[in-house]
Amino acid sequence: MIEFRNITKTFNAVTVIEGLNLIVERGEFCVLIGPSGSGKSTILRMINRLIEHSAGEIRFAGEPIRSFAPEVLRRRIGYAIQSVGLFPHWTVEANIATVPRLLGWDAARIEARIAELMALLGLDAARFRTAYPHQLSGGQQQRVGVARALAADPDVLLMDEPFGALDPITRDSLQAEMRRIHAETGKTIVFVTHDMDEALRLASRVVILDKGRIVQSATPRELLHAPANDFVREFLGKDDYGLKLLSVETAGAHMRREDSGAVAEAVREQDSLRLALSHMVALKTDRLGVEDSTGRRVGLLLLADIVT
Ligand SMILES: Nc1ncnc2c1ncn2[C@@H]1O[C@H](COP(=O)(O)OP(=O)(O)OP(=O)(O)O)[C@@H](O)[C@H]1O
Repeated sequence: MIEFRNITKTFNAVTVIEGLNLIVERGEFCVLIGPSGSGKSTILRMINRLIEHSAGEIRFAGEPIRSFAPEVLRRRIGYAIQSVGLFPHWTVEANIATVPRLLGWDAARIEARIAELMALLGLDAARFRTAYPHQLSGGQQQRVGVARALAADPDVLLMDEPFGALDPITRDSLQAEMRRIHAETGKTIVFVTHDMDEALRLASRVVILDKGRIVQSATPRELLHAPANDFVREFLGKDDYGLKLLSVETAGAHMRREDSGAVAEAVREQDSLRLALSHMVALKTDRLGVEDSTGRRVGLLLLADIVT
């Protein structure tokens, strides 16, 4: 879907990206992570030509990105950023409709799309449709920002620390929304973050950057089980490394297919072992039931199965 071939970027003779090769496949949730100044945002912005690369070639949908006019590229590539960038004097619906309007969609199609996206992002249309950005909380604004980025059904969604400024609870719920949206829409997503837990939770692939170079590109599990070097190990953190390992394992994969009817509390199959462990500690129990997405009990999870 997106391919970087030997990409270099220099700003005023200073090289910030050097010899970058990266392929983001269709449907991937690719998370770029690295220290401040490692080049994450620059890489993201080169994809939609907000920043032009200096050497090498970037391809999008099989064509060099320079063969697309920037505005054509930006209609096919949604972009959501931390500061949201909503138009302050436009209502929520007008903000969401920005690109469909530019594309000349008819009013009925735009209406339907606004309703669909507000539902997808968990925004109450009756309450927020005609509200202005300043009347919304940070989390609600961020949801509108994501809805706007998805409005014209782009092939790719670029997200630059979209949840960086949010409180942990709102952040958590938006991460869960992004996982669901990715699963439901199959969009190709390139996402920048500083937060390793966020990366492990969302990514199908994590790309770790340092000083404009890729240090490791791997699935969350590969990364945790085989960090490429000390830099990656350091980045994964020492104190909660075990918890990170649990965060990429699901309750469903570790449960026993046994009747858990006698156990009061349960987690869902897709919940992480980290969450299950947290519940066990809070509830002072060594066992939890496991439910499928319809709430039906499908198994039993024991503390012993988490730590072995
Ligand atoms: N317009 C610019 N002019 C000059 N240098 C720039 C410009 N934009 C970025 N840089 C430099 O390029 C390097 C990479 O910046 P970039 O914003 O891509 O890093 P980042 O990994 O996204 O950082 P952060 O996590 O702090 O947002 C930095 O050293 C930065 O100072």
